[in-house]
Amino acid sequence: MAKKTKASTKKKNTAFRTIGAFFKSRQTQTIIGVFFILFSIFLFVAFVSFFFTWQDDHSIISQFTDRNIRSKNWLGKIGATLSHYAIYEGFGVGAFLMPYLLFISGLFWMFRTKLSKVVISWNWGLVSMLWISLAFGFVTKKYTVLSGVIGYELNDYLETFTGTPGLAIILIFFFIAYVVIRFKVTPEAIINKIRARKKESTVTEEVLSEENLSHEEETITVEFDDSKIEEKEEPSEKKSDFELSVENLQPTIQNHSEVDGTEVIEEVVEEPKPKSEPELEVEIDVEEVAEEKHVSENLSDKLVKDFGEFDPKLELGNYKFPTFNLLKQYNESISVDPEELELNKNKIVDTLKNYKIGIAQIKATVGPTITLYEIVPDAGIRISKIKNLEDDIALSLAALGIRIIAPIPGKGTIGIEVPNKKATIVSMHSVISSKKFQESTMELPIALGKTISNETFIVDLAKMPHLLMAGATGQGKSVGLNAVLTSLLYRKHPAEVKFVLVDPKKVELTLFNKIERHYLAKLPDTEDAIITDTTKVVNTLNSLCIEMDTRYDLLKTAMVRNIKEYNVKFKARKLNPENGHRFLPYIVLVIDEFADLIMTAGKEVETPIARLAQLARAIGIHLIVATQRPSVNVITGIIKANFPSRIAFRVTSKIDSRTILDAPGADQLIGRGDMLYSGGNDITRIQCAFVDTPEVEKITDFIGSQRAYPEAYQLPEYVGEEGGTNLDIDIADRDKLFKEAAEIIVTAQQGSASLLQRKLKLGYNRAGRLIDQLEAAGVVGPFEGSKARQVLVPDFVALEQLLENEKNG
Ligand SMILES: Nc1ncnc2c1ncn2[C@@H]1O[C@H](COP(=O)(O)OP(=O)(O)OP(=O)(O)O)[C@@H](O)[C@H]1O
Repeated sequence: MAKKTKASTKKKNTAFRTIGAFFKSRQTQTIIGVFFILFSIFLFVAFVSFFFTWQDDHSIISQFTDRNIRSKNWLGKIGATLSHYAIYEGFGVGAFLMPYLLFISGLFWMFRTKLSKVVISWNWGLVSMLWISLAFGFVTKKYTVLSGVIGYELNDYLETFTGTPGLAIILIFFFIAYVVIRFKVTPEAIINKIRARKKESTVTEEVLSEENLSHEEETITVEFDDSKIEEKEEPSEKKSDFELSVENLQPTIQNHSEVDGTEVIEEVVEEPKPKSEPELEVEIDVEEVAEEKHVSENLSDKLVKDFGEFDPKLELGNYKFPTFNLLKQYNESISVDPEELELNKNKIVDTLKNYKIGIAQIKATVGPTITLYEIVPDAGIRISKIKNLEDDIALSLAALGIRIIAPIPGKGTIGIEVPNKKATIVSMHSVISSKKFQESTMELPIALGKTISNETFIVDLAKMPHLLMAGATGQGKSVGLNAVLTSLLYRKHPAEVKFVLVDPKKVELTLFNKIERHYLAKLPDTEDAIITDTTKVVNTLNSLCIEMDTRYDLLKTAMVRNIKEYNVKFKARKLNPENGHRFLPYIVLVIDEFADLIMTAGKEVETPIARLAQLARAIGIHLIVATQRPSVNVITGIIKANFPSRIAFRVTSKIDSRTILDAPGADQLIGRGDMLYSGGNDITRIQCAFVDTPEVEKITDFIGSQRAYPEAYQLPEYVGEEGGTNLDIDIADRDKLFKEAAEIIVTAQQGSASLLQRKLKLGYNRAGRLIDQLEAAGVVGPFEGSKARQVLVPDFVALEQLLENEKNG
């Protein structure tokens, strides 16, 4: 036995020795060196070429083996693929360090340079690659190819924790740390260098004045010696690897940093030696390539040139927006009654006088329903005093709806809002036809009504990003909701926005049924687009969460931050529909009577709503939630925190007002569309635009009578816990495409309905049914929320066997 082991160790040793000898042979080393050097050149050329050709080659990466498809990269498909993974999926411009590192490794093998030098270069190289990628990601979000996926994602990740300035600081810190460690730049070193320079210049001056050239040489030597001494004087107790590297690396850097961006930075910090000039030029070359030249030649541009930009509205190209004459016009000229004004002014002055508050000046602004009296009190009167007298002043003025604003933000005056005896209706017609609304460039403009100074008040739902509406019954909430929906109908094409309407009262929103196939979104296989049933609400909300996750994935693969950028990219044909990309319409979820829902479904509704409210902003899902009962168990903290924009119609108590707005005031409104809008900080009093049911009916009729999409916008399927699909589907009832579908799923090893939709060109419903049948047959696993289903059959053979067994069984 012992002999045997000895023999085997001997064998092993000789094997190792042979391998060792093989690598020690200068011939082998030279060959390896040459390979590395040539490969580095190959990579460098491929990388440079990549910046010209990447957009053209982007789609062929997945078709590597298909010989019919050719790559534009100068170094063919391998060049394109390597560059794609190193630059696009990797480090962006930072990837240029790779050929550099391979190059110096090649030199190491060829000329037996010091190993420690190469190892240190690799260390620094990898760190620099990460830094460059991160820095490019930070500087430009637009040209993501400069930062690569790593830089982009890292930026995104870090920015959530540190914010943009924080990340800038981190980047600067690492840059300085790099310079300090690598070049030993300390404050003392800099001061010494400056001193040395000064000395040099003074000596040179002297020398020049004496016109003695030989002296000049001396001074240079003196300076050189100085710097040498400085280096010696540096604390030399700990000599780290990094410090060593400076000396070791110098020759390498000078010879080969042509391919390297970071080394250029070194040169700037180091004493500028004329020898290092060419390195700077090379870096500039790389940047130019990345930014400009190739852009005009890429595939998307070609597509746009040939077919024009993608037009989401094309399918309903003849769609006509509703006309203004569908809306009723009222007499809206505000009649200022001078007597009323004078009377109110006198009352205000007298009342305040009773409380010993003198007035220096008073000014009135007459709005549609209220008049604002702006008061400048006498010097020395405290504003809080007037604020405290609010109720007394209201009583003295004997009118409802007195609201005191002390002080008016940004003005320093005190405002007293008094309702007009004769209110003027603010018609939807007037706000919709206003220039301000028609010419607004907002993504989702909403004309809410008019302010006290009779200006049309427009807000952008996309910026809000969600809206909470509350008010006691009969104060104008439903009219408000209709005003919001009408605004969007007048400005947004059916391709651009979809509504999900939840109406437990079953009356308010039914009119919108007529525009189901134009503007509404619904769950697959449901009859009514307007949801009135609580369980369906839960399913719809969860389905919206799935849609949100899908949209986030799409945004991620498109490397954009929000729906706006995504759609711009999609329209410019930069996103391939074959990869699941599609034009994303905004989705506006409107929930009337939120209190009802919370009472019946509680957490089941609150959780997905909170999730949507927290995350849906970037991907274009916006929530409008209305409630009659603004109590804290309906408008919970978590809901409130995610709805910064709120509208309060008249409520019955100060507490309710506080629940909605975090401020009193809504209890002092006069009703009939009188409302307070809080966009986060300041509160604005607005008279809501009035649109009544016949008008909404006319608009929906107008839209409904036009050509529509074949069906309402389909939301992703969500199967609730109690729902579940019918799993014992009869073999005889199977879809004709069942086998084909099974093969596709097994080949792709991905159990998703959208894959079937794409490959077999099916509608969502049929693809969904096929997936159900595949689940029943045991080809795919059960539904797992937003993830694709697991494929349970590993290959074709297993699939054949499974289907054969089924037939026999
Ligand atoms: N902006 C407005 N301008 C003029 N009148 C209005 C306005 N808004 C509402 N009103 C009047 O108030 C009435 C009630 O409004 P609305 O139906 O919107 O109340 P609501 O808050 O929805 O009530 P509920 O909660 O019971 O449905 C309307 O019929 C209308 O006469």
